[in-house]
Amino acid sequence: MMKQLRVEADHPYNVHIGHQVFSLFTKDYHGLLSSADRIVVVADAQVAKLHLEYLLGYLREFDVRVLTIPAGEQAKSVETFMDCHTFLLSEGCSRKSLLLAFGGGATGDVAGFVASTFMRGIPYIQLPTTILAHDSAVGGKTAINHKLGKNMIGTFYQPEAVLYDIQLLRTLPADEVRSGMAEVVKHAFISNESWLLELLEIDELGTMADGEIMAHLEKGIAVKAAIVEEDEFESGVRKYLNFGHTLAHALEGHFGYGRITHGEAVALGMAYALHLSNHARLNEFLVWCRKNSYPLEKLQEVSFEEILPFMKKDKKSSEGALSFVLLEKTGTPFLETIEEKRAEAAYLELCSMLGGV
Ligand SMILES: NC(=O)c1ccc[n+]([C@@H]2O[C@H](COP(=O)([O-])OP(=O)(O)OC[C@H]3O[C@@H](n4cnc5c(N)ncnc54)[C@H](O)[C@@H]3O)[C@@H](O)[C@H]2O)c1
Ligand SMILES: O=C(O)C(=O)C[C@@H](O)[C@H](O)[C@H](O)COP(=O)(O)O
Ligand SMILES: [Zn+2]
Repeated sequence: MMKQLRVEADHPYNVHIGHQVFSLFTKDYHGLLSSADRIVVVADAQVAKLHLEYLLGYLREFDVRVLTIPAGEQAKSVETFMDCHTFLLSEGCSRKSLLLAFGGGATGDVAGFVASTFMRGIPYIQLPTTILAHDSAVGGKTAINHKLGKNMIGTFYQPEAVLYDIQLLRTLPADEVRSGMAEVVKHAFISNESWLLELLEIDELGTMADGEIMAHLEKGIAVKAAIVEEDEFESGVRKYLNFGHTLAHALEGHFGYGRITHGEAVALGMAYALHLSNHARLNEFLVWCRKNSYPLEKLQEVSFEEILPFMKKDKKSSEGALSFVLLEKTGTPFLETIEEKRAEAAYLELCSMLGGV
């Protein structure tokens, strides 16, 4: 089964999700691939080990070059960014070349950034391999990290297409399933209470069947696509996709990129934002996080002073103000600047609340 969703961005494209989506290389995308002078797959090293042969099986007709990059978050570095450019240059790539980003959000973010900057921009296709990447592969945000802040160097650059083969998700370890489902829950919190309640009933994320995962991913992509269509370059409503991220990015910066998964950090960040929002479902959400082994205890390892400098540099804020996406209620997000004293008190309250969950 294969489904198709449309993203009507400035540069519109389709998201194909389901089984055998790579068969579209020789159908819908045959023209794009056959007109490229070079096709380069930028693959996460771990994903390459598990699934590169499978991918290349669908690309037999084409002359494809492969560059493997470090697995996961370590790839979002200046070094990997430069290694990609060096590879493209030494392989004789030009403005007529095509890049395929094969991996999770980290691979998609760095490869997308490379695509947006190589000779000032070449086309690329996202081939996401994680649950989380239902979010990262759609919407055109690309980035690498700076030690002073997450995703601080990047561009908005939409792909030609997203081919999302959900069969590849079967090899995801439990912590990556957990990480990805946090962004699904984020999409529910900012859009739809009944979907949220359905998600909060899942006691063991690891037991979800392919069909169930796919249904949630489709809903998440639809929420994301609608927001991107309205505000591609994040001057307004796109900021709502950052629900939970002011604290999440601070935690990632504090612990070191890759030491806490992005989705786990987002889960903790959503708990904080729910508390700041006085949201009725905070306790329910914390119980769900506990049942599904989100590392809530990590919050107690970090002082407010340690995360404050990162939160002050958040991309939603300026002049060091603390900026959060809060919820009036589920489905009604808004942007709020919170005074430092209130943010600190709420952080301490949340930390002490965690002992009782
Ligand atoms: N651009 C955006 O809009 C956007 C949105 C959300 C998140 N992000 C970014 O995405 C990144 C997180 O992405 P992620 O959660 O996909 O993680 P990831 O890309 O870091 O991958 C996590 C781990 O899973 C492994 N992996 C990937 N696919 C696998 C598979 N099918 N089977 C087994 N192992 C697999 C990788 O090797 C890695 O070790 C963060 O850097 C975050 O900032 C970007
Ligand atoms: O697409 C968006 O916009 C998002 O905010 C999605 C987030 O889940 C994602 O983590 C994104 O990379 C965050 O972007 P940033 O601009 O806050 O770095
Ligand atoms: Zn995110």
